[in-house]
Amino acid sequence: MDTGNLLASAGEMQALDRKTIEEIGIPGAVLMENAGRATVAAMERHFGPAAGKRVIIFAGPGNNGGDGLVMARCLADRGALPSVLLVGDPARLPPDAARNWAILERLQVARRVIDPNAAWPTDWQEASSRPLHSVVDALFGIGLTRPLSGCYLAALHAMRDLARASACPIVAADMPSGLHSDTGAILGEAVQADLTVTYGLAKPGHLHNGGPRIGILEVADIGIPSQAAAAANLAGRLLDGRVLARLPPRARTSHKGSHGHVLVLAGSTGKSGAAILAAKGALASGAGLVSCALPAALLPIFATAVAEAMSEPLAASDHLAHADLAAVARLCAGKAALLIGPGLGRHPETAGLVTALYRERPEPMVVDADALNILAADREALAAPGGPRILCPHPGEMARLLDLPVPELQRDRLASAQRLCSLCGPHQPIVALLKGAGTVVAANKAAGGLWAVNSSGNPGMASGGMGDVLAGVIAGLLAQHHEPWLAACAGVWLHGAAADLLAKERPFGYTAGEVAAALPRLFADRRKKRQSPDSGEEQIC
Ligand SMILES: NC(=O)C1=CN([C@@H]2O[C@H](COP(=O)(O)OP(=O)(O)OC[C@H]3O[C@@H](n4cnc5c(N)ncnc54)[C@H](O)[C@@H]3O)[C@@H](O)[C@H]2O)[C@H](O)CC1
Ligand SMILES: [K+]
Repeated sequence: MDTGNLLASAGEMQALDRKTIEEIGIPGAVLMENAGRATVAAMERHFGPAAGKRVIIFAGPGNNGGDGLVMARCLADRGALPSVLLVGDPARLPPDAARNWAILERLQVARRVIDPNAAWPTDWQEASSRPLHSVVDALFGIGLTRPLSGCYLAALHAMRDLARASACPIVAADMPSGLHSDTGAILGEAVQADLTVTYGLAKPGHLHNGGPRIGILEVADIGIPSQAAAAANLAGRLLDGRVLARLPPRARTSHKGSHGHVLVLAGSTGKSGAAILAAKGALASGAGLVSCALPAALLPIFATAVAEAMSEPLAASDHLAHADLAAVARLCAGKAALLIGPGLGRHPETAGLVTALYRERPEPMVVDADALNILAADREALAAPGGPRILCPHPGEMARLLDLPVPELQRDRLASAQRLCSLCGPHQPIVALLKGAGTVVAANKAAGGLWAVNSSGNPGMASGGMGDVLAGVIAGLLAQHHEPWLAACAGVWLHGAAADLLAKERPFGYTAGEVAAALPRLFADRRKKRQSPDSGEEQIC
């Protein structure tokens, strides 16, 4: 199955399994066989041949355990020395797993049953002089419903201690046990995997909160037909480099007027940097023109810092105010996208301008930072957008918008982003981000109804100004007439991927301005001279 970049929740995956097995007729045993074999192949690809080496497989009571049993057989067949610890009752295994247990018995593959209701055995480890290749976590997959406890928790600790003592990798089948496949929440404790091989489709839990504990993620095709996945109308997307292909190439004859004009409404005393970084982000993502409307006092600083952008002075000297509304309305003429919020500050006069523009302007608009805080205090305005809106809160801003504590909204980041979309009403296309490790993007029905989790980015991004650049990048893509959904998804991935380029040299300490400067490099490897099918013009990226 070519899953593209689809994401599936546990429920969607289980429905897909059922459809494949019960309607299409591909036996579950075939899927399990493919899952086990694909995992063994990935293990050897990453950690070298297993022949002559031990592999300890911790198998659980369900089909995830079944995957581990298939792996044991495959490993034995390849000259490795597998040993299975089944934490569960063989007599209560589901049919496909039970069949593989019986096969291991017939083949006399080393195995041991551990009663999950008893204490973890002290003699669980066999003495051996043979090197250990890896440890396999096949305890639980998408069927995990509660924190590990008792023997299962002891198995997790045994796995961890064994891998640590032998300096060998842990390979997780489908999900690291203890990680919730939908929310990415760690239920009590979770396995720290070095490689996770997931089956059919990636799950949101692999990516939320930066995908804790998954190590390298590989999505294995186990034979679920592509048309079954397509027919499932899955709404989840994994954001990776494939999103670049969705940004159409530029014609050689294009000019600055071809790529849209962004109006940035930003800045206040002491916060000129936010306006500068937002403008740089918009330019970096390819906007043809960028203008920034900001308090008159900030003009000289801004104009010096961003020579490529035009700056429009507004009346008040140190903050934007409702009195600027008519001037801003005039500036909106001819703009393809607006960005409001970076560094605006919380002056009471600014709120009137923000809510008026949010409610009245028909242009696509990115709403960020202080503009979000202002709208959080005016629910009526929030529910009445005048045009397509992309809201970019971090967890603190989301807490104010949803009126929820941060830990609570973080528990299910996707649900939080979808909730914010619903607060903006159904009439306009709305896309809501929830920034952070594994930024979530959710769209309401008018914007396509999909959701996505980002796979790019790194902890070095935890520094000032990154959000200002991201808002500018998204506004720059909006100005190039991309739909809000694509502008948000591409902007989020590009922003994180640009930071990943910098993190290769410096894991942290790089600046938001450097991220903006690095971002265009991501388009470089796309620079292919090719004839456009119609006009004969050469397209260059
Ligand atoms: N994606 C596919 O097409 C295929 C996936 N496969 C593998 O099957 C598992 C899902 O199997 P399932 O039996 O539904 O669940 P698990 O094996 O993850 O869990 C077993 C069982 O355990 C119970 N349980 C849940 N949480 C706990 C807990 N904390 N303590 C004790 N017991 C718990 C619950 O009843 C679960 O049902 C999937 O991840 C893949 O690895 C198939 O191999 C092939 C097709
Ligand atoms: K697992």
